[in-house]
Amino acid sequence: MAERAARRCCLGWDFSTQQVKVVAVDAELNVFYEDSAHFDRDLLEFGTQGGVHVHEDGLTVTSPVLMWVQALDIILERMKASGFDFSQVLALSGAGQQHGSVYWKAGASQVLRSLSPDLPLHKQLQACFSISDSPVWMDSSTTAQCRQLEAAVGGAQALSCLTGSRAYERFTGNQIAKIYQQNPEAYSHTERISLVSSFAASLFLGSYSPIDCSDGSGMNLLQIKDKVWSRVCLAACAPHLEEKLGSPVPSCSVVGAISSYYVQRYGFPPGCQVVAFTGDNPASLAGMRLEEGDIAVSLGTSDTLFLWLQEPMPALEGHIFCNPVGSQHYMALLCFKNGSLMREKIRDESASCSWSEFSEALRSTEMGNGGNLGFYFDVMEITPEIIGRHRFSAENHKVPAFPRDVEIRALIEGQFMAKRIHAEGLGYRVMPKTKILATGGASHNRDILQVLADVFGAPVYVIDTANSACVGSAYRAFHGLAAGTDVPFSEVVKLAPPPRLAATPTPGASQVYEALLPRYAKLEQRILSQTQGPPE
Ligand SMILES: O=C(CO)[C@@H](O)[C@H](O)CF
Repeated sequence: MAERAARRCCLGWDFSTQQVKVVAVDAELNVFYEDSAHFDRDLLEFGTQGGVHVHEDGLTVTSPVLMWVQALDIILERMKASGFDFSQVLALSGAGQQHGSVYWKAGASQVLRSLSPDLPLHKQLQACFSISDSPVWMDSSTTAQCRQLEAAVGGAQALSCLTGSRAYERFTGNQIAKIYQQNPEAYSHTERISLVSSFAASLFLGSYSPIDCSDGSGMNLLQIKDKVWSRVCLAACAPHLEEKLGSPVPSCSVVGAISSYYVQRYGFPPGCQVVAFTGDNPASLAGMRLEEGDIAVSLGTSDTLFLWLQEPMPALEGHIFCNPVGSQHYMALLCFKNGSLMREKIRDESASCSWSEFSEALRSTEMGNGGNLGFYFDVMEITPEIIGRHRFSAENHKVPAFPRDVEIRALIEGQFMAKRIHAEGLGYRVMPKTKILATGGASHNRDILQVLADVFGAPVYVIDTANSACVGSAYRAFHGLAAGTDVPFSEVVKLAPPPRLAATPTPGASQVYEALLPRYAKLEQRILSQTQGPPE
């Protein structure tokens, strides 16, 4: 076989819900290797579905921590068998599904420090976890703990101002509180609590990795402004928690050199740097190379917004995290549950199940839709909490139906006006340099993207985000190599393939939507007040 040319690179890992994935990225930021171990397919003995176990109560959702460990073994062995040249790896970083937690048993740090290169990880870590089934982000069994935490800090808005989010069942502080309350013995035998991201980093370090500020913002425990644990929140969740968590670190931190286990077993260079792992969404923001003023719109089953914020305005909706690549800035996530399923329903009802007819309707109706506005929530919406379909004429009168073409434009304009209004509610502002990065299924429809560009008054680019968390982690590993030199992340990733321009605002769009947006916001409040009383 021809000798492979030596190719200096960084690795990016993603310990996600359904698999562990890795990419190798060279110095020109080309992805030249990728592999994954899929839990349901490659680790059948754990019996997961979608990488998780949904418990009988229908609320508790966990994943076996040793499954994650064994998945890493599988990938490393496959890379070794493929002849991957580990000696060229300059640094590595990674991501983990957010909010999940790992409970290291007393004495585990000694095992981590003295791993034998003759054995796979999972053979050596069998007895290292006080909780074998880690709670993950799909869990919704901690409502009582959420209310206790909010009460301890003075309410939902107070908690949001402090930690970036009101209490959410999946957030780690509430999960730790539940374990302390329901399994105090396991909690007392726990010497370290990691997030999935810092757990994965610990495997590479051969010691406990600190939690990074960005993923730490998803715990309802970190003061996002001071970037320190909130003592009030820690105390409200469980005793001696600060010593079990360790101190948080900036996301760009180099947390150490790779463990000798990997040097001896796989041939990594002893100087291979481990850069703090972070959450999958912060890593995706890095992979999409979001910059100040940008917004990423993932148009999928649910629509998710990734925002870059300078001055966050914490609210009762959405989540504000410390920014993973701009240490003085923030990022926000906003989720809209009525995404592509709603678009497909209206396509079927009003465009004869045809996307081309759907697009034709958008092309044949004017920006602003003659003042007609629609709210389409066939499932209970998250942002805001409204259900049902609500249509209004230009005179703000409720109407039972729209003509087909008007219905289609009302849906799309309404979805994007909602996104702009709620993004601005968290402190986002469209700037002259703003780029909108669109991804997900609906980003293949140019006519939908045209409405997105018109509503935001900004150009829309499309990007492939298939491996965004992995690629973002590899980018962050390169950035970690520049640690201490003040080289900005944007400089490190400037060689990456640029996103493709898909739509620019139609002339006159800003006048149309700056008139329509306040009307939409007022009508949304009217629906909310009619359905659930005045907001908190
Ligand atoms: O809960 C979430 C974010 O708050 C999810 O996006 C998880 O990070 C998915 F792993």
